[in-house]
Amino acid sequence: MQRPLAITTGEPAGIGPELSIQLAQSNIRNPIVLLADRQLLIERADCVGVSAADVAAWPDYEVGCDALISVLDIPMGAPCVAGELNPNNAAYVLALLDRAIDGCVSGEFGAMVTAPLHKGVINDAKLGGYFSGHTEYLAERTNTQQVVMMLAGQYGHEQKMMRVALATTHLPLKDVANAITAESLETTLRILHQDLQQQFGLSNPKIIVAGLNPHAGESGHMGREEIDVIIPVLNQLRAQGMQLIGPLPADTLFNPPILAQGDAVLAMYHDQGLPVLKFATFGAGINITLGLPIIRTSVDHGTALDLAGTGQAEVGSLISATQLAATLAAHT
Ligand SMILES: NC(=O)c1ccc[n+]([C@@H]2O[C@H](COP(=O)([O-])OP(=O)(O)OC[C@H]3O[C@@H](n4cnc5c(N)ncnc54)[C@H](O)[C@@H]3O)[C@@H](O)[C@H]2O)c1
Ligand SMILES: N[C@H](C(=O)O)[C@H](O)COP(=O)(O)O
Repeated sequence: MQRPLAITTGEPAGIGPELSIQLAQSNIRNPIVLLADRQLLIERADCVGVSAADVAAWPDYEVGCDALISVLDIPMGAPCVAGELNPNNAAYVLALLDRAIDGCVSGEFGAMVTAPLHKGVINDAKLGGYFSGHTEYLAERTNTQQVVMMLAGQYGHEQKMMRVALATTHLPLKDVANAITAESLETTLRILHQDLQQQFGLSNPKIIVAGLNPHAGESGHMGREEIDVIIPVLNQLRAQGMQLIGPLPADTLFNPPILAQGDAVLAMYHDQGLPVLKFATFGAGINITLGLPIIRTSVDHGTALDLAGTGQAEVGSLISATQLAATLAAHT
């Protein structure tokens, strides 16, 4: 029997609940469990053209449930208006995540797929500790020292695959350079290399590595991180057999002929790599956390408060993330 995939429906004021309903109405083959306040799903059904009665009829999830669609009902902390954040629902958002993580760790769920949450409102709720994102939260909750965020999607007429992994994730730009140490970069590259092999079937992956500074430091005239940190790590890993290209200037490495030389790009920071990927693939991209002991995929977009409750948000990314989670879960 296929284990169900846990779908965390995310920030209740965002588009996650309505996209999750649309996901359930799509042509999914793997059983899914929607982790959500059921009443919220019933209220959002209409905006995506689904009858409230249909949503109300989805069975309650219980362990061993073999329904294609079921609901694990977790009540919100406060009533919710689409588009209006309420810190009183932040604990609810984390409760969805905690239940999914626990179920993945125990083997109850095959994988978890996360609809978007709002990092700001979780921090506004002051629940204790800084919340930087799913990626970091999952690492902490699974006692994983280092994980890697990778987004992937198809682009262009030929539907080529672009994968962009990040050496640093959600931190202020002023802290990026110090966060890229030889140790962290080496671990990131090892995780990326190993998961490209094991999860994506690339026996000898080629990774294109971006420089940190403009023009990859211009031989040390525009920053020394390439010379002092990045190049020595790349040389060390090349000597161990990894195929690494770079460090290349980030402004030109995304040109198609260069991109075609590798299987993935390692960008040094969030807004070096993700704007390019989202420009090329937005709405169909997938976010995957590499290096975790469980499988987690997600969408390539946020809570879109401006669209919540309108039914106008695109569901393609959530469907793609769920399909990939099902594929990865089938191979474990
Ligand atoms: N996986 C996640 O949980 C995740 C991912 C990205 C951003 N976020 C969070 O979401 C919040 C809002 O972020 P933001 O405003 O920068 O980005 P956003 O992706 O929510 O919105 C950016 C723009 O894209 C549009 N958009 C987003 N998703 C769409 C969809 N499915 N279909 C059509 N249009 C869509 C929005 O309407 C908006 O115009 C922030 O708190 C951010 O941290 C969460
Ligand atoms: N960096 C992600 C993006 O831009 O799509 C997003 O913030 C989600 O990150 P988490 O999966 O860590 O929440």
